Amino acid sequence: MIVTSGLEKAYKDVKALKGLSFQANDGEITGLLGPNGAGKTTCLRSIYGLIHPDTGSAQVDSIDASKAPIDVRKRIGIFPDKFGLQERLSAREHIAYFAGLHGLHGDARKAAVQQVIDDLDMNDIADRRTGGFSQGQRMKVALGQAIVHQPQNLILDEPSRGLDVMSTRILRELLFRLKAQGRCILFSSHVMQEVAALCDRVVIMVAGQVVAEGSPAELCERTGQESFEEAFVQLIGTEEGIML
Ligand SMILES: Nc1ncnc2c1ncn2[C@@H]1O[C@H](COP(=O)(O)OP(=O)(O)OP(=O)(O)O)[C@@H](O)[C@H]1O
Repeated sequence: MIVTSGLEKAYKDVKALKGLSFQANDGEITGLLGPNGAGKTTCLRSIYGLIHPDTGSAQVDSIDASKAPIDVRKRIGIFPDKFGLQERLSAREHIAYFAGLHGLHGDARKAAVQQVIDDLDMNDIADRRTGGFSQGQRMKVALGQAIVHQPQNLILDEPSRGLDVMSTRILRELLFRLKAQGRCILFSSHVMQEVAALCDRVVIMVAGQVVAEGSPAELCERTGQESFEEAFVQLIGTEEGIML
């Protein structure tokens, strides 16, 4: 579970976060949604302990990300926005490398890697060099690296940016599976369809603050709009920076 309370962060005179408070629950997919510059990336970096907020806190499974970033990182998987793969290494070797970074060695490492390969249905490609992999296959390797330490929480910053339709579908299925395992999934997005299709709860932020939260259906009801896209535009007061 991820909880932010009163997060504030300024970069010189730009106030990126102005008292951001929200919660992402286990067993749910939570979407962090907002126009360009709303502070989504700053928020996700604070949760991962890469940025220290000026005030407030980000807690992951009740551990403060500023005070114990290493403990927090054990409990989080990060899905990268670029899949930088070494084409001479196999998918299994990539995932094993990340398992090693998380302190897994020997038989425990082998077992952890095999578990992820099974979970992501990757046995057919696991021992192939990644050079020449399709985008969907590359994405599975990246996701395998992110979850090999079996984190309770998964963070994705605009996960479908640059993905083709098939890769987006594969990613969506994988996220549903992780959710069914009771994990907490938090992702940021500009893409309305993705959010409406994936999220149990949406946290809408504008200029560093939460302006609305709830399920897509609740937000439609609250604004009297039939489509989530219209509800969102009404809530943030602009269409700027939104992708349909
Ligand atoms: N390292 C930095 N130095 C200075 N200003 C920054 C820095 N990082 C972010 N900002 C500013 O903080 C504000 C929030 O940025 P952030 O990247 O968190 O927003 P975002 O919601 O992720 O935006 P986008 O959707 O456009 O990626 C913006 O005004 C941005 O210009």
